[in-house]
Amino acid sequence: MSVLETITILLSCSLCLYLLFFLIRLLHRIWWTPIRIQRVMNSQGIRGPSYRLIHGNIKEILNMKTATMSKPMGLSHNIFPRLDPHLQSWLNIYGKNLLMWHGPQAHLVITELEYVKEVLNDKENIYVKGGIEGFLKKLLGDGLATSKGEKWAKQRKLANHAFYAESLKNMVPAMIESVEMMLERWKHHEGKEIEVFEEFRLLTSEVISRTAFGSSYLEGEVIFEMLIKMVFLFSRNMHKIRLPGLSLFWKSSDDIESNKLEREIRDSITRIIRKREEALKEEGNFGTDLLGLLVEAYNGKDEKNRLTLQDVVDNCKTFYIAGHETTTSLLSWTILLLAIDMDWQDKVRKEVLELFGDQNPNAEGIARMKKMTMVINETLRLYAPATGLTRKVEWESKLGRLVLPANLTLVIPTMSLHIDPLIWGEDAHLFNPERFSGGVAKATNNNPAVYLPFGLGPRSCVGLNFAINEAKIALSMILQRYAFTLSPTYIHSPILHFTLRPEHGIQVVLHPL
Ligand code: HEM
Repeated sequence: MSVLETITILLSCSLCLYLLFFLIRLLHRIWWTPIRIQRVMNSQGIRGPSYRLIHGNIKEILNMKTATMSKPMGLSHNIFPRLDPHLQSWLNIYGKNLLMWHGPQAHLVITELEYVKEVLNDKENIYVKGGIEGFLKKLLGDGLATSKGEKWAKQRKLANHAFYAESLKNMVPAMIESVEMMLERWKHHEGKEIEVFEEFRLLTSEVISRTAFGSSYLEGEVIFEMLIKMVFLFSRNMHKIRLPGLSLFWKSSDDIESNKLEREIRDSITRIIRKREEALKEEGNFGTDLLGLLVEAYNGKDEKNRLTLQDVVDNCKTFYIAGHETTTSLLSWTILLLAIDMDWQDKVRKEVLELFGDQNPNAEGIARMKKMTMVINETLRLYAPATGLTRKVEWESKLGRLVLPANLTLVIPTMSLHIDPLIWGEDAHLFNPERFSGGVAKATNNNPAVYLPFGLGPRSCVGLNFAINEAKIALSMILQRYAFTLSPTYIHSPILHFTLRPEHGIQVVLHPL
């Protein structure tokens, strides 16, 4: 046998061995592990739709969603059965906690309140964020919303500092100016119809640009547009199953586009960071807004608290996205609910006029608003922008009476808890801000696990007060100038597109006061 033949045989054997190893790993992942987890959970009384090879329950989920989403919906606020028909149906069949499959990945859905509380309040890093991949990873990177452990703690400290009470007070003028810019545009729609979702998207982008990044929407426009494209790609691919390792050999057109977008977003944000570094020479500091604090931490001498350039980029992406998607959703649904319920629109307007007259809102008045707070709380209950929360079980652990295997994904369906009649009463699906008249604690019977618009525990929303202030300012300034009614062209079709949004926008008619 020649040397060449020997080498060929050795190479062929290595290739066969490699393929065999790959096949065994694949089978372990898509067949053995799911079957084992299903048995372990079934033996503890947790049931759900059976695992099917490769796709898990994705086909059933998509079929049910397509069926509900393809039918028109009346003006009902009971949107959970339309958005998550599979959860609505399976929670009824299998009980408060159930096992379902996103491809070969096991998802344990929990609505038992003690479990919800334990998972979200976890301080020992058992139920963690992180481990995200694919389009979501390209969208958010490993920033504050997705990182874990020490890296998360370091970033959270910094964000808390950027959004603490005193900083928020200082942001009020920038928020007011941004709303004034929006209302200038609204003058052209007086007595006519206006679509508010797109208006609020521009407003919230302007506000986060000014307050966190010291720039205007126009300066960050390219980044916003690229991030919006990325959100679209993420939503389109959310339910697609990928065989492990496949991406090494084959890329879809969405993969290629998202890789390109990811590179371009990184380059654009890096330019903003470099510009801010230049500011050090001229102004002697990096600035005290979020970008300033991030750039300072990147340039810092303290090894322990230093951020890498990638960390700064990932956090800028996170805040650009988190800072405007969710608040746009909140503002849009509030306008819809007030356009339908003129009584509540009048009540909130009366409060605004009593507090501010025809003057711009101020921090003290914002803190004293009662009716406005009730309306916002009720909107967030019926139309929570983040419709669910997820965590990953880091290692085998005990949750109440359950033993959970490592790597299990936990899903907390916020929307299901928010419209449960056993928690909120028989009128759970109706808009009734009065239920919050005694505050959130009273409405929830002192159980924080039943109302989760901003999450709960250490990973709860760092932008809560920022978002509420922004919403109160924008709504107050609108109510001072206009009454608004729902346009007959409005089509009620809430969809989940990263956050909960109106599929065809929200059209109202503006009546100047
Ligand atoms: C109405 C508006 C908003 C809603 C409903 C909302 C909702 C949420 C929820 C539910 C979480 C927790 C996620 C989890 O536990 O997995 C969260 C986290 C977060 N939110 Fe918000 N959010 C809003 C506005 C904002 C704004 C304006 C910002 C930024 C300025 C922001 C930045 C973040 C960040 C960075 C996190 C991750 C925190 C961490 O993991 O430590 N959010 N938000």
